[in-house]
Amino acid sequence: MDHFNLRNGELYAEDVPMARIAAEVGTPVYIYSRATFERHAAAFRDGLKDCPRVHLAYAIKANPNLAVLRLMANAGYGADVVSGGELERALAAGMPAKDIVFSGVGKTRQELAQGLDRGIGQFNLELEAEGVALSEIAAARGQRAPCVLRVNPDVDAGTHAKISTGKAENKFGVAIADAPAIYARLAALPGLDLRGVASHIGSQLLSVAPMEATYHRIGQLVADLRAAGHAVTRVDLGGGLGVAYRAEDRPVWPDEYGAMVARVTRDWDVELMFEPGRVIAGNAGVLLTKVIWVKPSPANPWVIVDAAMNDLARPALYDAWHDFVAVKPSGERFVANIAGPVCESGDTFAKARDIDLVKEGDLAIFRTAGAYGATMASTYNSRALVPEVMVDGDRYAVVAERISPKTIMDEERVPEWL
Ligand SMILES: Cc1ncc(COP(=O)(O)O)c(C=O)c1O
Ligand SMILES: N[C@@H](CCCC[NH3+])C(=O)O
Repeated sequence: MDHFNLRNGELYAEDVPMARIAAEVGTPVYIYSRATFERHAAAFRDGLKDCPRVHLAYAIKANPNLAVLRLMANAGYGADVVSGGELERALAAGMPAKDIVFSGVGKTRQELAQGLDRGIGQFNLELEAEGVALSEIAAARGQRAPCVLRVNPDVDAGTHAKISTGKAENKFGVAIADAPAIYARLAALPGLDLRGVASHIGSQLLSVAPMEATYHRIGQLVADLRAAGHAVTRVDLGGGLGVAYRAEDRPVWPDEYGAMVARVTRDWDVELMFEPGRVIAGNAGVLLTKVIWVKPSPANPWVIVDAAMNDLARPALYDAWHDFVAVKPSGERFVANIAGPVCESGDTFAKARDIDLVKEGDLAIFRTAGAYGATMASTYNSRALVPEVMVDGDRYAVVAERISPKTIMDEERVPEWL
C-alpha cells in the first residue's frame, strides 16, 4: 500500500495531481510520499513490538535525501551509514551521533577517525585489520570505540547475486567459523569496546527462512562467545526485507518478520539493532517521466521516455522490474518495450511488457522507486541529475534540485597546458 493512487482517472501523489508536479518541476522527477514513509517507519517498529530492547538504524543508502532523513529522525530512527559522506548527512538531518551505526567493508582510517570525532554509537567491523586500526586510532586519543564484529554466516539469501552479502564468496564480514578467534583478539585491544556481533545477508529478501537460519547461527555464536567469557550485549541483525515490485511478489510483512525475530532471539538478552532500508523507502517513491516518442519497430513498439538508466539504474544493473503506469490511463493497453534516451541498449526498463497505451507527451510513473533510485543516479550522457520532491497532503516541496549539466561542467577545469 502506498499513497500513489488513481483519483478521477488520474494519478495523484497523496492529494497532489502528478500532472501538476510535472508541469511545475518538469520531468523526470522522483516523487516521495511523506505519509508512506511514516507509515512504513511505524509498521517496521510495530512489527518488533515483542522484542524488548530495539534500536532502529535506517540504512540511508536506500534514500539519503535530507528531507527523508529528517522524517526518519522524527520517527525515532538513527542511521546505518557506509561512508563519511553518509555520516555527515545523518548528522545534518539531526540524527543523534549515538544512534549512528557505521557499516561498510572499506572504511578508511580517515573515516574511522571521523566516526570517532563525531562520537557515533557503533562501528561494524568487517575484518580484523580494521579493528586493529580503529583501536590504534581510538587509543591514541584516549577513547574506546564502541563496535561489533560483522560475521558472514554463509547463508544463501535467495536474492539477486549482486545484492547478496551473506555467502562465503561475498566480500562482507568475517567467516563465522573464524569469528570466535578474531573476536577474542579484538576484545583484548585497548581502543575497542567490543559489544557483540552483526550480520546482514542481502537485500530484497522475500522469505524469512534465510534470515531465520542466519539468526540461529548468530545465536549459537553469541552462546559460544559468552562461554569463552565475553560479555555480549548487542547484536545487529542488519536489514534486507524485500518489497513488492510486481503484483505477484509476496514480501515478508514486518509483523511476520518481528514474530520470527522475537521467537529466535527470546533468550539472547541483548540490545537488538536493525538496519532497514528498502522496506521503508521502496514503495514511498515513484519516478515520474514523460514519453518522448513511441517508435514503431518490427517486434514491439519502443516507448522512449525522458527518464533513463542514469536516473533509475536498477533495471540496467539487476534486470529489476518496476511497474510502469500512465498518469492518465485511457483504459487501452498495448505490448511495448520501454527505454530511456541513453546510448546503451542496457538503458531499457522493460521488454515486451503489457502496459497502459501511451503516446508522445503522456506522463507515466515507474513505481517502487523510492529506494536505490535517486541515490544511484548519475549524470551519464551529460544528463541532469534528477530532482526529488516530497509530497505532504495537498502540498509538496522540491527536496533536491535538478542539477544541470551546465552546473556540473562549471566544476570542471581544462588546464592551461592543454
Ligand atoms: C550492512 C547493510 N545494512 C543494511 C542494508 C539495507 O538493506 P535493505 O535496503 O535491503 O534493507 C544494507 C544493504 O543491503 C547493508 O549492506
Ligand atoms: N542497490 C541495490 C541494493 C543494494 C543493497 C545495499 N547493501 C538495489 O537497488 O537493489
